[in-house]
Amino acid sequence: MTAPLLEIRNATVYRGESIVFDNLNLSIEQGESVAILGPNGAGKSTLLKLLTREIYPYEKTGSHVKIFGNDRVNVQQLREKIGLVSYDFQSKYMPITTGFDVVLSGLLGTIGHLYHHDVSEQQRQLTLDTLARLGLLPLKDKMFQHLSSGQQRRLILARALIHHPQTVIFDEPTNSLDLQGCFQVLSDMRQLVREGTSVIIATHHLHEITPEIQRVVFIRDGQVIADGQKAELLSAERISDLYGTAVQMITQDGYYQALPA
Ligand SMILES: Nc1ncnc2c1ncn2[C@@H]1O[C@H](COP(=O)(O)OP(=O)(O)OP(=O)(O)O)[C@@H](O)[C@H]1O
Repeated sequence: MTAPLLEIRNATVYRGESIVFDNLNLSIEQGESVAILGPNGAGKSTLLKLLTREIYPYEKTGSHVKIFGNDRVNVQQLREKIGLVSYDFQSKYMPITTGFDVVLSGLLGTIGHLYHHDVSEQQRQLTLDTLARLGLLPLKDKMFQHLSSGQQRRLILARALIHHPQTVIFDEPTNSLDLQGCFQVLSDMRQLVREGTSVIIATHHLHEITPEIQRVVFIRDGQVIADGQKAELLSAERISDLYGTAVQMITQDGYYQALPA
């Protein structure tokens, strides 16, 4: 039997002095695409950071966070299996980094400046191939600061894809993007799932839950409060309850949108 991508049992997780999760339980199978929803501060990013091993749970008996069935994982190998796309990550790049170096940095496990690294011909070619895969070759010599936020986001996606990961994590994937950038990233996400890569997204924006994503998890007050199929959970009643404000729902072509009720 294949081990789950993520198995969290009775985990307690602190950020600074405060508890974000207490006795958190959640499993995500390999190949499964999931959307994590919850109000500001609910712990969506913290949950993703448990999966990327940027945050560890408090150690206690009867509790674990296993990734691919293991308590302990080699973080470099993990980065090759799980890609990450987020505004936070994007904002760490220096303005003068070129598009090529952004994507190459995924291969080297670095952020930005690469002049002290020897880069092999094979690494260069892989970087070019990955840029080409997303139609980003025209950006290879452009500095990050001269690109739109949407172009930057797609370079971060290309960086994530350079290892052909089996899962890509998107933390608020279209945050700060205009409509064109937003739709392009949504299209990229759909394409990934169609090609067999699973996506895990954390969001407030229901339109980011692309039609291919069927499972939705609600988190609030340090717990998973609902976990199930999108058609069941994305109702006006349940979204109103999750966010504590009255909404009405619109659905079209497999997309959902919340409006004030
Ligand atoms: N570096 C940090 N140090 C201390 N507390 C933190 C840190 N980062 C986040 N927190 C706290 O942890 C809790 C969960 O934050 P997290 O960013 O995971 O929530 P979120 O659901 O992703 O929120 P948002 O929707 O606002 O992005 C919040 O109370 C937040 O204030």
